[in-house]
Amino acid sequence: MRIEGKEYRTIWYEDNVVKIIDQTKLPHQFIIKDLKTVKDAINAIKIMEVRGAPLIGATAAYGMVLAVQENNSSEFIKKSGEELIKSRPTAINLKWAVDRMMKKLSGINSDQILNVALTEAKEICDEDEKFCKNIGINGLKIIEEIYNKKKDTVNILTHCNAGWLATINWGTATSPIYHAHKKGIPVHVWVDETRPRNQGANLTSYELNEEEIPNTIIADNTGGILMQRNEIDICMVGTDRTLSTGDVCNKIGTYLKALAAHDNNVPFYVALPSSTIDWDIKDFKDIPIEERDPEELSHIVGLDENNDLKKILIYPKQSKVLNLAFDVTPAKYVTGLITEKGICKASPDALKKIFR
Ligand SMILES: CSC[C@@H](O)[C@@H](O)C(=O)COP(=O)(O)O
Repeated sequence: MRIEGKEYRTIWYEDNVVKIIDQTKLPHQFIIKDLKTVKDAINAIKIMEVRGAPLIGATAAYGMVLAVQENNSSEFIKKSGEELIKSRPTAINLKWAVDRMMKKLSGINSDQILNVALTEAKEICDEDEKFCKNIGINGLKIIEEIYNKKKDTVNILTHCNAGWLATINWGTATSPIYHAHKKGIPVHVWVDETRPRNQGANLTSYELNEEEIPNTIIADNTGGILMQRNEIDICMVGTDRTLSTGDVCNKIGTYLKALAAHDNNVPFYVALPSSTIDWDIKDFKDIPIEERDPEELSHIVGLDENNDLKKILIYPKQSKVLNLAFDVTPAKYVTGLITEKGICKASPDALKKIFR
């Protein structure tokens, strides 16, 4: 997708290093960073220089490439995979990507192993791009249907960043929006700010601006009143882990949006590639929910008067802070799942039918 008119992917391999766009500096600074070791990849995932379920999966895959490049003994590769999986707990894509890489690398000779790792990591990225594009083609039908009835701008609410920055390209929840815009359907996006890290305001709005899609940032609690005023036609969000039951784990605050949507008869869709499905866990209470540094809540990063990035304290120094990063929206509040294979109900039978 475009940044200042130039096409980018979010991660690529060049001259023996992995290149990423440092998302902690966006929207104020556009910096391409080199990851040289598997430790660099683990750190980039932990501190969220890369984030979003499919992209952290892809970074884990390239992290395995860097591990192989550093030391291709099977002990080192295995240990690196285990550490990559632990770097963030909630998005299933991390484990999915490491398991896929480990399977591919097992039994490969040392003179071929780097090439095999590189080919598989690139395949994971190519596949994600293709799946996200298909999610867009499938989700476009829903937006088109609303437009054909309404014959006016379609207002879409999204939470967090399930955009191209969270994937390799296109995004999940944003892909239908980009496809609708390219087709000439007038769309406007309500962008939840998404405290505490502001992925909506910092990343989703930035992406949409680059693609010239009208959007408005709102505080996280604004969605409810907009739905009551009929100013939201549809909600579209991403997911970090979707259970085979249809329950959806996504950025903290998604659940409350789904409840408001349910109360106001606003369709609530979740977009996902199959790499985000957890076929094992059956009870959503067993999903590991990441608890992050309280500083992400108590402090905020922005530009100071000299245009330098600065972090400042915004809460009382003594206050206790809890920073849970994800919540779960039960399947009963999800109108449908938009996947690379088509749209289905958020139910075990529908998911099984479409994927197995
Ligand atoms: C297209 S990815 C969907 C999700 O990964 C996204 O909605 C999200 O919650 C990202 O969380 P983050 O903590 O920024 O990694």
